[in-house]
Amino acid sequence: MDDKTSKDGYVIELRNVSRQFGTQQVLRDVSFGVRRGETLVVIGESGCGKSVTMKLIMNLLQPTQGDVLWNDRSISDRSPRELHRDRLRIGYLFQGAALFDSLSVYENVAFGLTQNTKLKKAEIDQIVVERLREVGLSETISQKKPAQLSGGMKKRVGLARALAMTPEVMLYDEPTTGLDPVMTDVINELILQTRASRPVTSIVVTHDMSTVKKVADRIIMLYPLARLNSGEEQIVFEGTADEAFACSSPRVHQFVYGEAGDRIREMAEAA
Ligand SMILES: Nc1ncnc2c1ncn2[C@@H]1O[C@H](COP(=O)(O)OP(=O)(O)OP(=O)(O)O)[C@@H](O)[C@H]1O
Repeated sequence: MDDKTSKDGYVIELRNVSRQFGTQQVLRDVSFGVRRGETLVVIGESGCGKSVTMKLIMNLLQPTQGDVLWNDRSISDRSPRELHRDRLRIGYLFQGAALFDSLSVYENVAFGLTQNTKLKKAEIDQIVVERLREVGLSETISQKKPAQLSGGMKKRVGLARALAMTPEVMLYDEPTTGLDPVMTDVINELILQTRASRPVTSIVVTHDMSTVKKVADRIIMLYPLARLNSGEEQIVFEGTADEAFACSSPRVHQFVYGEAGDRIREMAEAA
């Protein structure tokens, strides 16, 4: 991304963003910013628009209204060349790790470097080994294919691949889904370690309260539009993890403590 930091210090910002798919509105007038070096965690129940938010930030989707800004400049103001260049500074780790199945671990981690840089093979080799080591993997797995790896290993290879590109921003979309509690904590630790070892700005989408407690500097909670009244803000909470757990709002309390509340009755009425 360009070097300019927003006057607000936001590396990533959504300004009055709405997104609709056909007649279904998923996001309505959502605004938030993430400061340099901060880890923002986005929580909220299934279907509230967390992944759509991540895709908007990555420019995989565009807002129906409003603006997504990288370093204080709207994505929509960038030329295709600038978009490509700046997009490479955003690393991501998505739910299924999204590795290329036909490529080896080495080729997966090296992919961004071989496609987008003029680095020599020896330099790429060194980066791949270092990044694998950073996520606790030995180079002995570098010739394996993703199908030969456990879920936790795949996620770590996905993280090594993102880190190989020296990202300015890291996006994690449900990074611990499907992992056992120990591997969940390994990923949580790696998110912390990634931030501690480089000046990275992070956004983490999760349902996992252990991740929230461990990595969040700040939390926002999105609420499904279908369950909100017309004038209500879609971001129903913003604050720290401690504040989320102490929050008296039933919507926030119910989510962070994993309580069904009236949900079963409501689902029965909707059916
Ligand atoms: N490309 C698309 N086309 C049409 N509808 C979409 C598209 N992407 C997302 N949606 C809809 O937007 C809504 C929000 O989806 P999203 O994946 O952002 O939810 P989420 O909060 O990430 O949920 P989960 O926690 O279950 O992953 C859903 O109703 C989904 O069906």
